Amino acid sequence: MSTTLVPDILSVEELTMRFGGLLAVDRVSFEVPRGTITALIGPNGAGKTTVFNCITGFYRPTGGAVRLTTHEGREVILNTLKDHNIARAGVARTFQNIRLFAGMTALENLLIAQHGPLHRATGFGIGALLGISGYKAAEAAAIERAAEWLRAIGLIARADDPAGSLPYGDQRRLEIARAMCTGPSLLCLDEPAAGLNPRESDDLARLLLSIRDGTATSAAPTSILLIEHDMGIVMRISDHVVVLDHGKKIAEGPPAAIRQDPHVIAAYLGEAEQE
Ligand SMILES: Nc1ncnc2c1ncn2[C@@H]1O[C@H](COP(=O)(O)OP(=O)(O)OP(=O)(O)O)[C@@H](O)[C@H]1O
Repeated sequence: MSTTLVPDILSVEELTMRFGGLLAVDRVSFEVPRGTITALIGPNGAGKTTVFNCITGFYRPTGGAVRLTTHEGREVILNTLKDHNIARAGVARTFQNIRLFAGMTALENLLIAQHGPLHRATGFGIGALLGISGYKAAEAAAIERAAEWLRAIGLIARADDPAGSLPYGDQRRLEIARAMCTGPSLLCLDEPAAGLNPRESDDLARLLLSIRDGTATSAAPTSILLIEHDMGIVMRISDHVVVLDHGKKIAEGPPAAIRQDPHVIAAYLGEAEQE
C-alpha cells in the first residue's frame, strides 16, 4: 500500500477466521505502513479483536497470511508462529482489560517484561545466579530502560508503588510502557482509551505520538496498530484507518477521508451519531 520503497511493517493478506459456522473475519487485507499509527475501527462484533488475536498469535487463522518486517528488515511470517515467538519476533500487545501484576511495583512490572531478553542476553547461564558481569550489565540496562519508560509516562516518582494502587489512566500507560520495554517493532493496542477521562485521553494521545516518533525515550520510532472506539482519538492521532464491518474490510485511508466515507458513516459513525 505504501508508495515508498520502505516495506510496510505489517502486511495482512486475505486473513480469514472462522468459528464453527461463524465467519468472524472474511478475507481481510491491509497494511500497517512503517512509522504510522494505523487504527482498526468498526462497530461491535466487526472482527477487530479477532484480527488482533490472529496477528499476535492468540488464534491460528483459518486462512491468509500475516507478515512482519522488523526494524532490522527481517521478514517473519507470523501466522506460522506460536504467540511467544511472535512476541520475540517483535510484536507487543496490550489487552482490552488491564493485565498488570497488581501487587508488584510499577518498576517490577517493567522489569518482568524484560525477563526473556535479559536471560537471552546472557545465554540463560548460571552467570545470572553468580552475578557475573555480563548479566549485571544486562540487568543494569533493563533497569535503565524501565526507568526511561517510567519517566516517559510520568510515573518515575511512583516506581515503587504497587501497580494496582495507581489511578486507572496511569495503569493504562504503564501497560503500554511494559509492552514497549520488550523493544517491539510493532505495538498493538486493544482499546487503550477505554474508560479514560479527557485529560487521561490527552496524555495517552501524546504518549502514542511520541512512541511513533521515537521521542518518548531512546527507543527507535515504533509503528502502532490500534483498535479504538474513541473516534476523537482515532481521528486526532491516526495516520491510516482501516474499517471493518461484519468481518469484512469496508474502507481504508487517511482519517479525513474515512470520516466522509458513506460506507463508514452508514456502518459505524452513523450508528454512533444516533446514540
Ligand atoms: N473465540 C470465539 N469463539 C466464537 N466466536 C467468537 C470468538 N471470538 C469472537 N467471536 C465472534 O466473532 C465476531 C467478531 O468478534 P470480535 O470480538 O473480533 O469483534 P470486535 O470488532 O472486536 O468487537 P468489539 O468492538 O465489541 O470488541 C463476533 O460475532 C464474536 O461473537
